[in-house]
Amino acid sequence: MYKAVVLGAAGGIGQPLALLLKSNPLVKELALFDIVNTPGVAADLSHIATPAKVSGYLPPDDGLKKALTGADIVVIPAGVPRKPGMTRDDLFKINAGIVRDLATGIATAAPKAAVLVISNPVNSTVPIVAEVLKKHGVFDAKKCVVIKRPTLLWLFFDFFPKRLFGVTTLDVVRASTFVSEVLGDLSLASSVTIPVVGGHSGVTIVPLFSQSSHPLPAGFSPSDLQALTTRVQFGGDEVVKAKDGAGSATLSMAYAGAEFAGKVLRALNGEKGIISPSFVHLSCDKAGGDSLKKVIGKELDFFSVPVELGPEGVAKLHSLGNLTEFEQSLIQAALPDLESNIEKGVSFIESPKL
Ligand SMILES: NC(=O)c1ccc[n+]([C@@H]2O[C@H](COP(=O)([O-])OP(=O)(O)OC[C@H]3O[C@@H](n4cnc5c(N)ncnc54)[C@H](O)[C@@H]3O)[C@@H](O)[C@H]2O)c1
Ligand SMILES: O=C(O)C[C@H](O)C(=O)O
Repeated sequence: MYKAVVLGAAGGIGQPLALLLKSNPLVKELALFDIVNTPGVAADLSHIATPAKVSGYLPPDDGLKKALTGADIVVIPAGVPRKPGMTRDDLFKINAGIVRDLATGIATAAPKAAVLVISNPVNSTVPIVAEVLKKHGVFDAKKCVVIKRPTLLWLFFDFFPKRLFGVTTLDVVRASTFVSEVLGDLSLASSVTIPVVGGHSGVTIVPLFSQSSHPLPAGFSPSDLQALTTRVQFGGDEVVKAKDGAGSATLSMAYAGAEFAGKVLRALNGEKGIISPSFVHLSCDKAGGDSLKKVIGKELDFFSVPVELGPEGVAKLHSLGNLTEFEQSLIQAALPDLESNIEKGVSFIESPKL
């Protein structure tokens, strides 16, 4: 039984996510932190007849530290959402600083916790958390040695962040739902699985429909495939447009966040064989990161890949499998944005001027 913490718990995602975590039998303690309203949200949830003990914290009196102390898993949906016409990258100006400060709290009060980042832009906020954890010397590190030149022995230390995850589960959930719609049977949605790799914004979202557990119908044309891919890549825009200024996906994100958090908790609890895509650091582990870097053909430090979860967080990075020519072209199209999003997050911590 574990302690779960939600940072940004009074928001559109935070509240339903906290509700779902309160219903998870593996959660024995649920701590809610936000800059507003958490005492009320906690009081409300605390009347639900499930075992988790709920408490709410605000910034005064070391609220962040109190919420985080003893955490096994921390989920971060804090920050501003998009309005129509904005990209996720437009959120960087506000959310980068919020995520940096919360990561600093985690580094000092809960350095062993699994950290699940929902706040956008995920492609940049995850590198921000990694850099903050590194600065505090608590980025779970697995050192490896790479001889870069035969004559000069360069020692290159890489890090293995076993516990840091960018939450891309909403893309996976959308892919499953949209495929079940194409198959004309929504009751299939929860059993359809499709790896979605790359990152979490526009063209960096790469669904691998060729690996769908349920094949697309015969006669599904290349233009149908392009349209389905675009729908997953821009599913977030669909919701932002429909909400018309009132924010972005909250309920589907809470569902997806609780799904992923539930898997991480089950793996922490010893369950084996749980695999889910997530935006993670590619380590220099030969079986994982290095071979992935070869497949994508670029030295990116972060990428969403199918991750096998374990008692320490990331147990193993899985390969992207056999890619079609179309999927390879999608990955190539994702790389420039991914590279600049990652670099933007890293340099925000190296030099925090915008
Ligand atoms: N990863 C994904 O797939 C995904 C999906 C949907 C939304 N998002 C992102 O999640 C974030 C939150 O979205 P939302 O709709 O819940 O927004 P929201 O505005 O409804 O809620 C955000 C909450 O964060 C809180 N907050 C702000 N600064 C904080 C701080 N310093 N510490 C703690 N809490 C703080 C706010 O008070 C608010 O309660 C956005 O950045 C959004 O883009 C990501
Ligand atoms: O689209 C957004 O801004 C929110 C989220 O990233 C989503 O995919 O729904």
